[in-house]
Amino acid sequence: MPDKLPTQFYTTIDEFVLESGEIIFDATVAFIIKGRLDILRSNVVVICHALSGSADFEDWWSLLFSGNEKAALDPERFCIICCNCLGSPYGSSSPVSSKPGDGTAFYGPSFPKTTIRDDVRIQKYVLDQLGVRSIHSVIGASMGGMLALEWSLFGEDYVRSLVLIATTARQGPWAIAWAENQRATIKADAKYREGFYTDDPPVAGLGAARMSAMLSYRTHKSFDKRFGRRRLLARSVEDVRPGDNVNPCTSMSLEGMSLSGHRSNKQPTFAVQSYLRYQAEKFNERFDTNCYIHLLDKIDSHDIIRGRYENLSDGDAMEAVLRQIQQPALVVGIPTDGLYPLSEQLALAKGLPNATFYALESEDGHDGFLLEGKKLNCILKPFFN
Ligand SMILES: CC(=O)SCCNC(=O)CCNC(=O)[C@H](O)C(C)(C)COP(=O)(O)OP(=O)(O)OC[C@H]1O[C@@H](n2cnc3c(N)ncnc32)[C@H](O)[C@@H]1OP(=O)(O)O
Ligand SMILES: N[C@@H](CCO)C(=O)O
Repeated sequence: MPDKLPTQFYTTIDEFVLESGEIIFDATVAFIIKGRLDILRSNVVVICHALSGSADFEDWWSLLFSGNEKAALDPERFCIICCNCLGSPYGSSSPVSSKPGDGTAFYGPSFPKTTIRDDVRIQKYVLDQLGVRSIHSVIGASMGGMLALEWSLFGEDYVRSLVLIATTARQGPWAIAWAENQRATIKADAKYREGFYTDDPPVAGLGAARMSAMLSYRTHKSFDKRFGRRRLLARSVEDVRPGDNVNPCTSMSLEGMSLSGHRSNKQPTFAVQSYLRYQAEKFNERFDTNCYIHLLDKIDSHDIIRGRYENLSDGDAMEAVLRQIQQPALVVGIPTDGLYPLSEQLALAKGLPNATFYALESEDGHDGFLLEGKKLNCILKPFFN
């Protein structure tokens, strides 16, 4: 967490009609702005966050906006806006919001399903309220890239360029399967109670779901390098608490040692086990289970051709939709990404008429877009210059 949280603003709409036809009453969008609108109200850069991110883009993408001449996005030049997606626990309407007209109860699992397109429509409303006339660029990675793609369909007069990172034109079967594995993991926890868990949430289920998500975000090689078969010496994972220094560099290798000589009667834990358990714990501290399931369902619904060019075959419809996106586009893929593999970004770059493709080298897989801020900044900088 940053030392000082930036000011988060809120816009509320009395009745927001979703793509499904359901209505969210008092629909709220939390957003953060850095920089100022220029006189033409057209220097806006819209940042779209990923699955578990918040509107606080400087928290998770700090290197792109550090306010110096080396950062790709200079807040002296751009007015940078990031809105929190519907269903996320970071301020916009979601399962953890109270139901209007019912001051005490939370929506919980009754919060209506929302789509990427719902987010884009409600976020445009926020920009309209701010008087934004056009957008210099919209940027997103992973789920954020899904939003950026949908944003671009407002047309080149409104969205003048786009950056798509580690994302896809439609959620494919592999990514849906990972999401399903996580939903099933959560639902296997008896505390889930169909989402009506109130003050006793399914921490074991959500934690285990985050563990498997982490496997989809990282790689064999990165775990090999970071953890190997190292074990943590005098503590088991039950003793590891957030804030403890359990970095693998400070852990000790037990390989070759007689376990019977171990001072503790607890089984030594593989560093990688401890890491995953810590990630599970960290996630439980910042996320809500109903919100998580909501967001998984939302990314599964993502399909740029849904309801468009229905008279054409899937392939032709995809070609036609992408051809519509005439703006200059920068498409970035991570060669080690096992969740949204490079082939999906290459297909985007091929289908978008005015796209440039870059590979972001990372050993970490999908999470490379968050972990390789410096390299990503170098790729983005020329695009914004
Ligand atoms: C207010 C908010 O929180 S806003 C939302 C913030 N989150 C987002 O924006 C979502 C996107 N972010 C993410 O997915 C992640 O934070 C990432 C990908 C950016 C980085 O993940 P991290 O977990 O920080 O990085 P990494 O994989 O290197 O793990 C480092 C952590 O694991 C701990 N760790 C490392 N090895 C071990 C081990 N063997 N055992 C236990 N813990 C370990 C480190 O001490 C460190 O702990 P810390 O997070 O308390 O400092
Ligand atoms: N680490 C990212 C991965 C999803 O793109 C997140 O938690 O949002």
